[in-house]
Amino acid sequence: MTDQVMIFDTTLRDGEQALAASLTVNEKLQIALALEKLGVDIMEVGFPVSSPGDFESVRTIASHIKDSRVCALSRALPGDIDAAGQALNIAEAFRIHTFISTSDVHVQSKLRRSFDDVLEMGVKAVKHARRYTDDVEFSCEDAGRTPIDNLCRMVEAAIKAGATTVNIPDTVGYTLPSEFGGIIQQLFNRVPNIDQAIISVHCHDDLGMSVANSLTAVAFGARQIECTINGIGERAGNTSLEEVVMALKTRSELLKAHTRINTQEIYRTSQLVSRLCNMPVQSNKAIVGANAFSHSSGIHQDGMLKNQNTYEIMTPDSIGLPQNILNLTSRSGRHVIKHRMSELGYSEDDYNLNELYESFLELADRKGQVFDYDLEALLFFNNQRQDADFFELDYLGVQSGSEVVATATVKLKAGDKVMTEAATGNGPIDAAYHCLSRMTGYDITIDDYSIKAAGGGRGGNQKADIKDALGKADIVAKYQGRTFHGMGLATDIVQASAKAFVHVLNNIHRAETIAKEKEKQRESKSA
Ligand SMILES: CC(=O)SCCNC(=O)CCNC(=O)[C@H](O)C(C)(C)COP(=O)(O)OP(=O)(O)OC[C@H]1O[C@@H](n2cnc3c(N)ncnc32)[C@H](O)[C@@H]1OP(=O)(O)O
Ligand SMILES: CC(C)C(=O)C(=O)O
Repeated sequence: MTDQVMIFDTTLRDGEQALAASLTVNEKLQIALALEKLGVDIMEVGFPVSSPGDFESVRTIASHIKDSRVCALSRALPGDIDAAGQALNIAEAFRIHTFISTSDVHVQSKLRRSFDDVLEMGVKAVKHARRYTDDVEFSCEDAGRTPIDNLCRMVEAAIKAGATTVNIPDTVGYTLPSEFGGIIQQLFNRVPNIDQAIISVHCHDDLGMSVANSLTAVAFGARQIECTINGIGERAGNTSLEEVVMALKTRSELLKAHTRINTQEIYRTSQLVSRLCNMPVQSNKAIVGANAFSHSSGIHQDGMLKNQNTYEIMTPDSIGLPQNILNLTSRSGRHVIKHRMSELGYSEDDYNLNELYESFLELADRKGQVFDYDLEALLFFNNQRQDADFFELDYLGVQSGSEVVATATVKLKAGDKVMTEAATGNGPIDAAYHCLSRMTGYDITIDDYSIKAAGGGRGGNQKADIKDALGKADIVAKYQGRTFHGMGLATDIVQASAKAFVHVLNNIHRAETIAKEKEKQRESKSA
């Protein structure tokens, strides 16, 4: 048996079933192209009989994808299979996936048939699909709750009918790893023709077992895992692609299997799917969560600075993230502060570490996370004992609408001076940013911009009350190769965005003032 595990991605089929709003054909194509780059072996991209839109998107994707096999789903009904075959036949090589339930509760209550009828439908479906392609996958829906004798009969019959892959789904995420592994083991022991097909698994995460179940199945001989990016899918979701792939890569000595996934594409693909599907990735999500490679406590940060192996079992680079993150929080220690200050260009002569650390702790207790510009502000504050903002937004007026060019007028206090500027832009926020950049002469690139509702009765299942909601704008900006963060809060999102930009301007100004002071001190030392 080969030790390559095929990765069957179903983000665009099972994953899409969980979305509040369907993706457009173009959005699906963008995801399909990213999956191809990621190196998935097979991508399941829709259920063509379900709607003309789904048929069209399967056909569009099938016409663009060359390096992965494109697959579509169908019930065990001739009309469904014909729709899948007709949507896919534009591709050079494709797979038809047909399925029928085999568990007692599904057979009796949902399909309202006998198991023998279902078995016959499954066999006929596989034979019908073989008229379109040699690559036919058959799934025994709810296999996890199917009596093992029936499951063995169904698998044997499907292979005999021509299925080249037989999928064993834990449709409702009910089984535990030992139990699911046992099912796969029994199939290998009892189904005489099992070596004529690839055994696949498709696990759901209702009890949080989907990754463990999939990996256990591999240990017992399964050679295809069905999964989705970020684990999206019906109810609690599917097996997450990034987790199984990185587990197989990181623990290959134990799992003795590998995939052909280009893991450096994982992070990019995860971000794309999250953005297009409007499904944020939880920050503590394994592999792709914002915290997966960030370290917050002093002992860990100290260890990481000495040897990354102390707290990282895989490198951020292996999933396409440039570097790990050492978060500065009240749990951080002096080692990481010293390290960060040196990365910002300060030598130990420039500040008193104990004094800086004490004021850092005070700020971190109030604020949570401390950023580079905070450290510089602290240094400035410790040196100057005053921390007034240089720039202040005095007035902001905007005009925008579908029929007018967005225009902003801004009055900005800069120390003792008051400046006024007007500019146009792609929208009112863009126009305000043009004014502010022009007035200050800072050539800033915005790397990240987000606006979120803060307050206003949000949280739990409560509905946001629009009139009370505050807009919180966050921007991450680059100026002369350094990163600055700015935050603005206002009931008007354009105001909040402008305030965030002014916050960035103040942080840049502060950093420049400190740099000038350092230079002066150096000059007076050397004189
Ligand atoms: C576990 C999974 O994720 S399965 C995939 C789930 N995906 C989807 O459901 C895709 C979106 N679905 C749809 O667009 C629609 O449900 C359609 C087009 C598939 C069917 O729509 P309708 O014909 O109106 O039927 P509806 O969805 O209400 O009911 C499903 C019917 O299919 C039958 N059925 C369900 N699964 C199968 C199967 N694998 N093979 C054959 N028949 C099946 C049901 O018994 C029911 O038949 P009945 O009308 O005789 O009772
Ligand atoms: C169609 C099958 C594979 C499925 O999605 C499931 O059982 O969850």
